[in-house]
Amino acid sequence: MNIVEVSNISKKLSKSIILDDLSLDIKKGEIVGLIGPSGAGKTTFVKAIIGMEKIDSGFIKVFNKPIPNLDVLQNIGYMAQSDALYEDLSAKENLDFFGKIFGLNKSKIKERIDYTSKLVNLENHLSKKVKSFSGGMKRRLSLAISLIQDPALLILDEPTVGIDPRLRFDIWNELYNLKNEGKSIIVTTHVMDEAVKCDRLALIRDGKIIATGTPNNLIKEFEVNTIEEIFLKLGGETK
Ligand SMILES: Nc1ncnc2c1ncn2[C@@H]1O[C@H](COP(=O)(O)OP(=O)(O)OP(=O)(O)O)[C@@H](O)[C@H]1O
Repeated sequence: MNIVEVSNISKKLSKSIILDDLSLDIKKGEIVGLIGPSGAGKTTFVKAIIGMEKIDSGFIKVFNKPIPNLDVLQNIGYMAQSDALYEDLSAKENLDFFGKIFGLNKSKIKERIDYTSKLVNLENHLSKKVKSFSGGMKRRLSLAISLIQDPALLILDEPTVGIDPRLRFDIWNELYNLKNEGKSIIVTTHVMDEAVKCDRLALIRDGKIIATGTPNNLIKEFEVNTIEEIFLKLGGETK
């Protein structure tokens, strides 16, 4: 079953082509990684999927409904590249605020704050104001917020930037748990050892998907030893 269906989408911004005829399906329980050089169009692509970026042509469906759609948005967890947090509120108040936006009741919010804060290792920092947080702590709080309503689709734009390897490992274990529960996950990354953890990868360059496949199949197809080498072979770098 396709959770996300992207068909031939294109977008221009002041005459330059940002997205060029992209198509991609994401199935239930699948982790799909979007990788590509800086400026390739990954963020624009994920924003289009949630309806935050207007597209010029093509169509996008999420949960079989055309995007943009406010009801669909309720069931998507989105972690943007830059943190959108209320600095003067505590971590708990931030989580509580987003829980309320998604219409969760008090006991559900408490349950989800417990779960998400433990997941990102912030359970002992919940009462601190966000403005006192380090960059990595803010990233972790953003990840917790993206999970607050227990969404069926999770879209994470470079989720582990600024997060240390130990916690990154724990977060990936949790992403697998979510996948095993049937959740679908789209993750953009520059970290190649994260890319190989995805079920499937879409390699994006100059607004185009230049290859898709499992990490192993791509490595075989391009006759290389690592995903990184595919970009080198194609004349692009990964940042
Ligand atoms: N509002 C905008 N106006 C003009 N150009 C834009 C705008 N937003 C993005 N772009 C351009 O679109 C292209 C794709 O940007 P995008 O942020 O989607 O890339 P990316 O692959 O996510 O890059 P990174 O890995 O650095 O985050 C870039 O060339 C960028 O300069």
